[in-house]
Amino acid sequence: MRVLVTGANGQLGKCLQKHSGNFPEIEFLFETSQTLNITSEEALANFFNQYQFDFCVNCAAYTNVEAAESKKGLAFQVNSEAVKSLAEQCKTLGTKLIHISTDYVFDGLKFSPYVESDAVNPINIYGASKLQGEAMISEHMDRFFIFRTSWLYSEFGHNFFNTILKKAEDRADLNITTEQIGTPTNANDLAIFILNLINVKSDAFGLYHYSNQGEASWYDFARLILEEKQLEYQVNLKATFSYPTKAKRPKFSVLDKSKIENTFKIKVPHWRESLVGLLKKVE
Ligand SMILES: NC(=O)C1=CN([C@@H]2O[C@H](COP(=O)(O)OP(=O)(O)OC[C@H]3O[C@@H](n4cnc5c(N)ncnc54)[C@H](OP(=O)(O)O)[C@@H]3O)[C@@H](O)[C@H]2O)C=CC1
Ligand SMILES: Cc1cn([C@H]2C[C@H](O)[C@@H](COP(=O)(O)OP(=O)(O)O[C@H]3O[C@@H](C)C(=O)[C@@H](O)[C@H]3O)O2)c(=O)[nH]c1=O
Repeated sequence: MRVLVTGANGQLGKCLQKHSGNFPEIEFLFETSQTLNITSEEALANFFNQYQFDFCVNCAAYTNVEAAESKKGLAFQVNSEAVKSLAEQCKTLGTKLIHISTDYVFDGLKFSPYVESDAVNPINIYGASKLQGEAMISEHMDRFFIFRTSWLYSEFGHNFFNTILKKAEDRADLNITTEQIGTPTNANDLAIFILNLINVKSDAFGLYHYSNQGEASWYDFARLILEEKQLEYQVNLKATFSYPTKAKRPKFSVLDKSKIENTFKIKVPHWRESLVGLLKKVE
């Protein structure tokens, strides 16, 4: 079985690379923005025609939520138009597409976890571009998986977890918002789930929610990182209701995992357990 991973130098891509060694029978091609720019239709066509992929995992995305507000064209180009080209290539060549979407497709006005059939209504450009990307897939092909996830973090790349650790190392004051409730998700957990799905050649296609279990504010998330690293006394951590940003973010974006747990007979780990596990490993 041959699998293409796009955006392989991002944090999810790196987690897939890290765990792919446990699946020696699968041949992976890990392509970065340098080796396969998904906004180039020509590059995609050449690539897909050269190799016969069973699965394509699209980890390539424009993920800067703040910058997207003033880079709408670029956000839509990568998160929507390029996804359409990818979907077309997958459809033409019989490749199953695994795509990652976000909790930011919701407006956050609900008070209970979002299920897959809930109405979408993004409140920032990034969320709107990702939602359009979902539509580009579901309108153009059938053999796809879309996994909406939230608040991804890992030891790799730019994410809230690494930002907090860096600020703690620099002994910077931390003012962290309590205004948003969601679920931090260890990208390693999502990567392992995706690899297992590929390994069993699943064809339970569709849209699913995958984030870790439980709920937290960004403040709760930062606090547990500092407590576990025993840094809470050397850093001045303050809860702040509102933290000024350019982009609006949903106030509530916890995802309901019943569909994915029931379909794939898995138990999704709780965010606290997963965070503590990662902090132990990266010590
Ligand atoms: N991070 C999060 O909190 C969440 C992420 N998601 C989704 O999960 C997926 C993975 O996210 P994550 O790993 O965190 O994101 P990252 O920003 O860490 O990685 C994205 C990768 O995409 C690459 N990329 C950007 N543009 C292109 C392009 N035109 N062609 C090829 N590659 C490109 C980037 O390369 P380069 O750096 O060179 O530009 C980068 O390596 C994305 O779809 C994202 O929307 C969903 C919910 C939460
Ligand atoms: C750095 C920092 C952020 N914040 C706030 C700003 C914001 O409201 C919230 C999260 O900040 P960030 O900018 O790190 O996270 P953000 O870019 O909003 O993260 C999102 O990324 C995209 C890709 C997704 O798909 C989402 O699921 C989500 O993970 O925390 C503070 O309150 N204090 C701080 O020191």
